[in-house]
Amino acid sequence: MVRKFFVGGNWKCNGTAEEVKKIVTVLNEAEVPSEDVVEVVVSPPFVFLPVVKGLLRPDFQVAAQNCWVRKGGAFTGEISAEMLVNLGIPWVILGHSERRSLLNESSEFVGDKVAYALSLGLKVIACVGETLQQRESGSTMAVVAAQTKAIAAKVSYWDNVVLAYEPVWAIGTGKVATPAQAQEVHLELRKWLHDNVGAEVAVSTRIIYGGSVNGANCKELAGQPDVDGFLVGGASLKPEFIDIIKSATVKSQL
Ligand SMILES: O=C(CO)COP(=O)(O)O
Repeated sequence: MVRKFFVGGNWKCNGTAEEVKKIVTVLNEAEVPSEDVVEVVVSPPFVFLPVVKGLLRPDFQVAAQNCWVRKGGAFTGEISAEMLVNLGIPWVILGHSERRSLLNESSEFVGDKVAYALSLGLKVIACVGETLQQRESGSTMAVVAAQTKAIAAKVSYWDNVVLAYEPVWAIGTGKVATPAQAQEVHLELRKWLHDNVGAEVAVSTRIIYGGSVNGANCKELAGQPDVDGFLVGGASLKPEFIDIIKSATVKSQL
């Protein structure tokens, strides 16, 4: 398999110091497929990054949930990409729909962030996805293509990018995309990459699904040919995250 299965856990703005340690203990004690089969990345809030990185098993990695768009400086409240590099945080999630909608991050701004983070050597989980209204009006593909285009316009090196398709209507709602719905968009995104970036990038870039993934629905989603893993929200705070990591074996058995 050219694309190693990828499971990200986005803890969002959740957790106390005690809870975070408990989650890490559960992860550390879990038996999961080897690093050759699945890449696991957990993303705690900024303030917990050092403690999680320090305690977490070495075969799992950490991601920040955001970073500033350019070099740090007089930007009160922001966290720079340089700081993540300095702390040895390898990954960052950018363009999450909660930031796009609640904090008005435009696709261009997200594209700038992705390019800047990559330029410093960070690996990026770049998120795209349509709202329910956009899906119902038939513009899903136009929306995710435009969001991807804003990233592709500024990025020439895709090895360190994972593309996360997260339909907004499926995030935190319990309304998961059906395997067919996810596969359809992932395939279209891969075609878009093929036509607009290049054949090699299209084949090698992991496109992961996010939106109400849980221990019960992960296997069927993982069985879809263009679903290369997950970005998990709520369930990544619970022991069932282990089951989601284990769904990587569905892929390796195909
Ligand atoms: O936004 C998500 C991951 O980034 C998905 O969240 P849920 O899994 O809670 O729906």
